[in-house]
Amino acid sequence: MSQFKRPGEARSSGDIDTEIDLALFGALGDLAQRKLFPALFHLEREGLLAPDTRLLGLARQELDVDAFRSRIEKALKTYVKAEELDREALARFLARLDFLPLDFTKPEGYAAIREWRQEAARPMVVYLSVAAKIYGDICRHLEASGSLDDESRVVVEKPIGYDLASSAEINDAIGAVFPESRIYRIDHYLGKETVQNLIALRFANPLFGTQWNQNHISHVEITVAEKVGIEGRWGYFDDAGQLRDMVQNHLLQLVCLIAMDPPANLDADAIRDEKVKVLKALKPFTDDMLGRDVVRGQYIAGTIDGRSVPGYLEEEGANRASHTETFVAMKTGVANWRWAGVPFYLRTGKRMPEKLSQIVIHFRQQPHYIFDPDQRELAANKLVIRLQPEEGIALEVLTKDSGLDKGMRLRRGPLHLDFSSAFPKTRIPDAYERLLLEVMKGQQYLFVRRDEVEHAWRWCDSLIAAWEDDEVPRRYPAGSWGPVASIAMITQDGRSWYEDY
Ligand SMILES: NC(=O)C1=CN([C@@H]2O[C@H](COP(=O)(O)OP(=O)(O)OC[C@H]3O[C@@H](n4cnc5c(N)ncnc54)[C@H](OP(=O)(O)O)[C@@H]3O)[C@@H](O)[C@H]2O)C=CC1
Ligand SMILES: O=C1O[C@H](COP(=O)(O)O)[C@@H](O)[C@H](O)[C@H]1O
Repeated sequence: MSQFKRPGEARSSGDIDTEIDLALFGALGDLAQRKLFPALFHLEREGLLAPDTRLLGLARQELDVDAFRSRIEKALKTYVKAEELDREALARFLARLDFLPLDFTKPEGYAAIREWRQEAARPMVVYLSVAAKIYGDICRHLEASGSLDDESRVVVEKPIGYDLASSAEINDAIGAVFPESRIYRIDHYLGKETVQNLIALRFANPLFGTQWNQNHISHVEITVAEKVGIEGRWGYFDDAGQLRDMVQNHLLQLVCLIAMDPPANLDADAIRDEKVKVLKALKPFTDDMLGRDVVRGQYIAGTIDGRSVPGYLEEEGANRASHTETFVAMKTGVANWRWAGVPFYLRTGKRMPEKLSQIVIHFRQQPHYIFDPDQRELAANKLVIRLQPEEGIALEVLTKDSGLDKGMRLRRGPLHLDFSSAFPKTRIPDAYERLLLEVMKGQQYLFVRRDEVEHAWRWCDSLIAAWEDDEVPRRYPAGSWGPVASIAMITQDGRSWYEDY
């Protein structure tokens, strides 16, 4: 008798045609426990998992299905808010779960996945929540064991590779088994509500559509600051660093969505074609830009929220002296007609004072200024797009300061759209919920195409090649906004990082 349940047995009902079987490799890992199972649970709770959808967890540990379900229940109790952990939904969700212990790199054992499928009519989604270096092995063994069919999809996590060459190798290995139309490369920033709103904001509002170019925008600023440090991932992070971990993917995707030309429609390839044009137009780095336009940092011990935190080299798992950067700031640009002469300032770092992801579009000043000369610096609009912690969009505008004694003094204030207060009943879903749902629907527009990944690597490689391997990063205390040199980098252009947090 099969160790797995048949579809329909003790399953819940849902009302959306997103029926799949999901095989999740790395089901006991950090990402799966912290993000993927909670996201799948929320889909269950919202009635978005189809009745027959089944979830198979795969990991190395020898657990039986009940022990696996207990582990997932524990993870959900840790990572889902207590008031959202609806008991009925939890019972329905746990009943969908099966488990298979497996060494992913060995072919033995994969036949059990074919058995689990039981010739089910729905497509299988394979989610690889493991290090990219074993994506190829898993795809090959899945194919050789006859577990896949012409509808099977694969979801892969970032970072894909370490540089252009290694990423091409991994993409080749996946591509030998799955066609591009069935490969879903995750960049979870594309699943964030406000990131998608960038597309609506830019292409649904004529007001911005006409202003979105070098005639009207003086510069663009992107900050992705994290409060957390390495969170037990020192081994992975020390080989990667903040450039590969955050810039190559998340920040460059944000640059693409800000800088791309309007796509002809919302089809996945129409959007991705435009993003690729931006990546191809990014200015490559040269040696002479390094001292001036790039700052690398590494945190030392400091204080966050009144609590002492260790430096990078004292974090759990740290085992060597290291020059890996935990912070990077840079000035770059998009060399095309729309963006000629418009600097893009990017900065991202770990152990900063706040968790903050935000894009600031700085519009140019009026060509002729008629107000108080002392206020001239004020006289430009800024569009502040906040991704997290609270999603929102604010347009800074200038109005007359009120009061009899103020004359025609200007006052800067926001036209503010705070999503949680403007739409209070709407829960903003986590990025992974949206992305998993899109995979189930078979829609690729929120996923990254192979050429995007590779152009992003090409650009990062130009920077890494210019860095000396042993270049010592500048130190910054945990709880600060990074090395002072990152402030000097922007002030040398007569500008400053937006600080109205
Ligand atoms: N964690 C995060 O916040 C993020 C992670 N990612 C990406 O997601 C993927 C997963 O990351 P993460 O969850 O952190 O990694 P983890 O190391 O926490 O999880 C990977 C899991 O896969 C298992 N595994 C590894 N090799 C094998 C094997 N040969 N056979 C069977 N099981 C195996 C591990 O089991 P064992 O413990 O037994 O080795 C582990 O449980 C990576 O590609 C990462 O880059 C992307 C963005 C954020
Ligand atoms: O991909 C990654 O992203 C997280 C930050 O994600 P966020 O949604 O919390 O902004 C980062 O901490 C991690 O190092 C990186 O791998």
